[in-house]
Parts: sequence; C-alpha cells; structure tokens
Amino acid sequence: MIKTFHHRDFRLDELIRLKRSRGETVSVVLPAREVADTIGEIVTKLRTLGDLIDQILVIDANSADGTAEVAAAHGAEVHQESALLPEFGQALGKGDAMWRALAVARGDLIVYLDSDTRRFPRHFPVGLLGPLLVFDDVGFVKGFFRRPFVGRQGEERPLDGGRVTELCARPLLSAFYPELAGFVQPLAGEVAARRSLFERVPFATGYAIETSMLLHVRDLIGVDQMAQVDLEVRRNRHQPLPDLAPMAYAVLRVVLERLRREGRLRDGQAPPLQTADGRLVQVEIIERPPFVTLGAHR
Ligand SMILES: O=c1ccn([C@@H]2O[C@H](COP(=O)(O)OP(=O)(O)O[C@H]3O[C@H](CO)[C@@H](O)[C@H](O)[C@H]3O)[C@@H](O)[C@H]2O)c(=O)[nH]1
Ligand SMILES: O=C(O)[C@H](O)COP(=O)(O)O
Repeated sequence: MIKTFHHRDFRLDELIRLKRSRGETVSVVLPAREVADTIGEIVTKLRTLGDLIDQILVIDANSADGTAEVAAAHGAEVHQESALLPEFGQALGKGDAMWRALAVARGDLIVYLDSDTRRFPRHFPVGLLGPLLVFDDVGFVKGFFRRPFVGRQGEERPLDGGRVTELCARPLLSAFYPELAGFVQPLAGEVAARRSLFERVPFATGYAIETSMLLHVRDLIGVDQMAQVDLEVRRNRHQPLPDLAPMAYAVLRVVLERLRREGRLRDGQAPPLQTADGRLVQVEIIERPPFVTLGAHR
C-alpha cells in the first residue's frame, strides 16, 4: 500500500542533520516554460532552506518571457533544455526536460517541482525529502494537495482545480491500476527520489511523464516503497480547457499502451472509482437492449 505522510511530520533542521550524516546531496529541478512571473519567488524561497538544497536547477524551454534571466538573477543554475543531450534533438516537452536534467543534476537525491506554483510554500521540498531521508523503506515520494481553481480576478473555487486529474487520470488508474489510484494527485509534478532510481526509469516526453513514471516506478520498487505527502494547497496556473485535451490524451495513451503491452485491453468487472477523499464510488454501466428488440414485451 502507498504510504501517506504530512509535511509537518518532518522538520527542516532534522532533515539537514540526517542528510549530512548520510553524506548525501540534494538537487531541485524546475522544468520551466514561460514562468517569469513565478520562478523568481520559487528560487528565492528554495534558497531560504539553507543546507537542505545543494543545487537549484532551472531547465528552461526557450521561454520568450525572460524566465531564464529571472531564474539566473535569483541565483538558480539555468540550462536550456535542448542544449542538454543535444544528440537527442529538440527537447519534447516537460518529461524530456526532466530527463535531460539528469545530465547536469549532481545531487544524490532529486526533487522535481513545477515552476508555475503561485505563493510557493517552502515546505514543498521539506515534505518531499522527509520520507526519503527518514525511512529506509521509502524510495519514491509524490506530493498531494488541495487544488483551488483560481479565476481571473483571483477568486477561488476551493475544489475545482485539477480537471485532468479528476476527469481522466484517477478514473483511468482506478479502472486499470487500482493500486496506484490511492495517489491523490497522480499528475503532481512534485516528486522526489534518489538519483539512482530516476536513472533507471524510462522518462516519457511531454505531459505523459507523471502517469508513465508512476507505472515504471511501481515496476521497479513496488507500491509498498512508494509514498505521498500532504503539502496542503497548491495554486497553479490554469490552462484553457482546449489546451488540456492533449494532456488528457497523453495520460490516456500511456495507459492504453501499457494495457496493450500487458495484453489486457479487455476487462470484466471494472473496479470502483477512488475519489480524492478516498471514497470508492461504483460507477455502474449497464447496456440496455436496443429499443426495437423490446417489441415482444410491449
Ligand atoms: O513543455 C513544457 C510544458 C511545461 N513545462 C513546465 O512544467 C510544469 C508543469 O506544466 P504545466 O503546463 O503548468 O502543467 P499543469 O497544467 O499544471 O499539469 C499538471 O499535469 C501535468 C501532466 O501530468 C504535469 O506534467 C504537471 O506537472 C501538473 O502540474 C511547469 O513548471 C511548466 O513551466 C515545461 O517545462 N515544458
Ligand atoms: O492536473 C491537472 O488536472 C491539470 O494540471 C489541470 O489543472 P487545473 O484544472 O487546475 O488547471
């Protein structure tokens, strides 16, 4: 079963002590595309964590809004994604940026964070590193949080964020990989593991990365060594619904490809849907006969 923690289970000074005694170093990797408005605050907050973090890497997707300059001005080490491992050609979206980052990340532990988080809480890396540093039987940690939908005027609808997560990712995992459906935010970009694990994971390009990574990490270490940590609230930039369709499709494609490889695109009784608050909802689908066949009964 997936282990669940709260970021408040871990204290910054204790983690720094543990990290030193283990002789391990930490890299934070921020894939970044057009995030000049948020990246500066994130890098600044990360730098207040002192010795917890040894390297802050921003992997820029050739942003036109000055993301790279802002990140560098705040003290991050900045690389252009396509300049890393150039023999693989132009970088293909977020997952590729995360993979290429491994070429320059020096830490024994690696924390990936999204860089469009507003009002970035500095406990994110503390919560993500805590289970890895404290417990020997945890090999992979993913964040979860409440996701308000923040409207144009700043008004918040508390439960309405995470549309692809709620309408696509968790229903799919519930149906086909229920052991992973307990991840409250399966698409969260906030993940941490030892570099030795990430180096063994095939990284899917683009927005397929999180779904694909969950499946590969499960194959490599099993769900019992996978954990999630409550990071409270995350406010992200919202893409317009039409732009989320390719993301949903990428998630679907990962699952379909897996099922195909496993030779089980057919299934009998689908398991129930797991909701964000842990309820199991049975979604019954019964196919009624074509109406014309009712002739005899009517
Ligand atoms: O080509 C890209 C696209 C995005 N990003 C960065 O990746 C992060 C997340 O991207 P975003 O477009 O904000 O994704 P969301 O709409 O927030 O999507 C959610 O779901 C995605 C699909 O699983 C995950 O990749 C994200 O981490 C997760 O936050 C941000 O820092 C982006 O700047 C890149 O570096 N390159
Ligand atoms: O994770 C998701 O479902 C996508 O990032 C969309 O999030 P949003 O609905 O909060 O914009």
